[in-house]
Amino acid sequence: MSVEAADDLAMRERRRAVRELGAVLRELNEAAVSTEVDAETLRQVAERARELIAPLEAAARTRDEMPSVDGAGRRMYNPVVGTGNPLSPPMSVEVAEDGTVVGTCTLGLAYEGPPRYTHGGVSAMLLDQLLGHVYAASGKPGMTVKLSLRYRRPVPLRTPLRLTGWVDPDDGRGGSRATIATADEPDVVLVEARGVFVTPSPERVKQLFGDNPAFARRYKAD
Ligand SMILES: CCCCCCCCCCCC(=O)SCCNC(=O)CCNC(=O)[C@H](O)C(C)(C)COP(=O)(O)OP(=O)(O)OC[C@H]1O[C@@H](n2cnc3c(N)ncnc32)[C@H](O)[C@@H]1OP(=O)(O)O
Repeated sequence: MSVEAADDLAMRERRRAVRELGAVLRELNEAAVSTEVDAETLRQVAERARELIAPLEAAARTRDEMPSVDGAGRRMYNPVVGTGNPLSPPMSVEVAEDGTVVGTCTLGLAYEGPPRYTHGGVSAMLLDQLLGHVYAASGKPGMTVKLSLRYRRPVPLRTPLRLTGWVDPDDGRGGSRATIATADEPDVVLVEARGVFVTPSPERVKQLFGDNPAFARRYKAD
């Protein structure tokens, strides 16, 4: 096997392990926020969980370093779509040929706001991410400069959701639109959003992200 092929294999293996850890921690997180076991069991689990921290911290990146598993649009630790991040649902995103972006996910009790329903900030986070994909699909990666939301109905937990995002041709200020609905009733809008994204100038990119070429590439408008 060539060195390149061995590297590819090792990276695939590493990404698989990142996904596996993300998935099990997500399950642990959901179990932790929904459990009603006694205090002694909670303490025992906490003690065992604490033992898991040191082996991970043995080789940790700083905020100035990109994860080694990332690259070419892949963000494994993104809090919305990153399969390696236990905070993420994770949401799957598909871009259709006409530029419409569809997100699917199911939110557990870890995302609870009002009883039985999603926290409004979590809905905003999902919509921000989806609108980012809409903007990226138009060819330019960007940062949110404005996000406005209208919460029409609460978003149910433990229910398959469908998010839809698109460029609004009638928005003179370049805004995009996105909605959240359930997969069963995709036409009943629960939350709607308008987002404006801006591709930072090369000077701004340098100021915000320093000289790290991996960061600079992320916001390069080709
Ligand atoms: C496959 C991979 C997928 C990848 C998909 C990835 C999805 C990621 C989704 C997550 C996105 C995020 O969370 S991003 C994180 C949250 N957002 C942020 O932290 C951004 C904070 N804001 C900033 O740092 C700054 O505003 C910058 C760097 C974005 C731009 O700074 P700047 O260069 O000084 O410019 P600034 O004055 O702010 O404005 C720049 C331009 O935007 C316009 N602009 C500014 N505000 C507005 C506004 N409210 N509405 C309309 N337009 C506005 C200005 O008029 C100007 O237009 P003109 O005069 O030039 O025409």
